[in-house]
Amino acid sequence: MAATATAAAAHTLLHLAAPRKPSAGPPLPPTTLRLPGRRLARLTASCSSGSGNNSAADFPNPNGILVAPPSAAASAAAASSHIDVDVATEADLRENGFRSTRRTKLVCTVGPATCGADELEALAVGGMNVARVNMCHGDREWHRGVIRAVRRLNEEKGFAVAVMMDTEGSEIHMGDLGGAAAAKAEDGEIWTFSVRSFEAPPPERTIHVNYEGFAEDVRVGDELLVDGGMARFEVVEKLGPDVKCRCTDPGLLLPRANLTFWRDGSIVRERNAMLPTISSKDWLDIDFGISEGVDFIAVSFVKSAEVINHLKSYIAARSRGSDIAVIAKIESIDSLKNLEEIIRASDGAMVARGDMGAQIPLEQVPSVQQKIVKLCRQLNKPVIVASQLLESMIEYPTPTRAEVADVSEAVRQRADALMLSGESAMGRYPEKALSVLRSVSLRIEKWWREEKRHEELELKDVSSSFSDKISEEICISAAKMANKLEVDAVFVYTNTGHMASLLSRCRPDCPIFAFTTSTSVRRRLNLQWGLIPFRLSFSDDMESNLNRTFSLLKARGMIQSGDLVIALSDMLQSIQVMNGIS
Ligand SMILES: Nc1ncnc2c1ncn2[C@@H]1O[C@H](COP(=O)(O)OP(=O)(O)O)[C@@H](O)[C@H]1O
Ligand SMILES: C=C(OP(=O)(O)O)C(=O)O
Ligand SMILES: [K+]
Ligand SMILES: [Mg+2]
Repeated sequence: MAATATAAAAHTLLHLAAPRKPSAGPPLPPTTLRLPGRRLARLTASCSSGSGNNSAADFPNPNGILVAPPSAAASAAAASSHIDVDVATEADLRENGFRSTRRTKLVCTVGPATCGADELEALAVGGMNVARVNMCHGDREWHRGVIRAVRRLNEEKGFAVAVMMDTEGSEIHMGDLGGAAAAKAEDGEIWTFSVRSFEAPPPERTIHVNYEGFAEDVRVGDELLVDGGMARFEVVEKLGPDVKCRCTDPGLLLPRANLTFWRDGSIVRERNAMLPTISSKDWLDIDFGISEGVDFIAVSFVKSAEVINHLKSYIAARSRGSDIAVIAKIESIDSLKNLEEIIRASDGAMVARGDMGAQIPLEQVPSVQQKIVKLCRQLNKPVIVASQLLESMIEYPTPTRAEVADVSEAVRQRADALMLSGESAMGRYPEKALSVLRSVSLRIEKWWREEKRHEELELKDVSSSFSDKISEEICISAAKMANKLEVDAVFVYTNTGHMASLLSRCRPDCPIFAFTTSTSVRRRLNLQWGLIPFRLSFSDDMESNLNRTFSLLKARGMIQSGDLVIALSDMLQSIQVMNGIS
């Protein structure tokens, strides 16, 4: 691989149009901007080396993947007129400045408390990067309404919120309590858990269980845990489809709460272990998700890589050219056994601590979380830390100190994203909870930068081809340079988003501006640490891309003269350093 360094100066006249999207900044009249020369050091990794182990096919063909208009003149005129960045990011950049934008991404579960257009907009303004709908609850019409409302928000108000659909999965859970919000189980009470279905309302102290084999699998003396221990029962008698249980730890039973049963201190996995990860209802939900064009499908209770591979080929066959990313939820004992192969097969993972905490001892959850976060980083997959981050805020307007410490730890581990569940779905303070995640993320990220505590995580090779290896090394070098030179931002021009994610994996100190031509890639990048995704048409002429980008961003007040920027491109596999943009 040959590397050449050249210096060039840019003298370019650019026509600039006003921003297309509404923004908080002053309106911009169309203007003509002169860009005087700037120092430009270019380091181009040549792709045409004869190193023997690489063929032409290994390298991206700039002509094959060029998406910009054919002529440079046409591109300057047509493509310079718009760049899409979401209004929340734009405000963040203006408020916090280049180096202090939030790096940790935020996922909000949408539920009855947040499904209205105004509530969704408030979450988007508050920094929601991804809206999650949980197919355990609500019907498809409800979910369709939410997904479309998010899309409308993006189109009409200039946000880029991605949508994640989370499957129900086929673990054992209770029915929906015949419409009641909750039921209280008291110490010593006898409750019936039954596989029979009931008309609403069900008989008193009777709970429907969704899994047919439940009554056969449990034994007298087993312990039955609701939601991993929010309430606890002992099985006292079996009567055909009905299982009589005595409450030993009182607690609240919530609709569709998860059920596990334990024998001699271990979780029992009888025939329920044979249930398919993706149930027939899940497949219908997945078809629904594909037709609604969701960005992510999160698969509950993944047991093996096989199911992920199956789903990925299903999606590829159903939605030609679509790029729905598959997120593996790590929440069962089986998923922990096959962790690495599951994560390798997936496009990302979720540390689903809710159910995980019902399957392994609670004191093991923190170390498992750290292990998954690290592994995802090594394998270059985005990772979400989920469940109970701010649980008390379902009821109260401020978090507990312990919750803030938990959120801080996930940020410190440099997880890509944090997720709200009940806090945003049905809590009393969804926006406040989101703002706690936002301010804690910002504060911890800043602290880390101030302390210069770059973690010494040695990144292992992830590349599967020589070309990919070049991109990986470029990103590692760029991140190092960015930290040492204390640059203001790294720009990455990426078609598929892969180069942007390789850069995010290095967790540089500065924000990463990721430019992509595709709106769906842009939405997907919203889940990844430190990436500020923009949609922009660009060519393989980096000089013209940079000039256009600078003038568009400058005009919107998102960068300033004198900013130091490193630019990467996955078409040219190049690094450029712009010392003081003009
Ligand atoms: N679409 C919905 N409709 C009604 N309630 C919902 C919906 N989504 C979430 N919720 C409520 O928010 C709570 C937390 O959401 P989540 O963590 O996603 O589900 P779960 O508690 O089933 O794991 C749920 O228990 C449920 O009470
Ligand atoms: C995120 C989780 O999954 P769900 O909310 O669907 O149970 C979890 O169990 O932590
Ligand atoms: K789910
Ligand atoms: Mg779960």
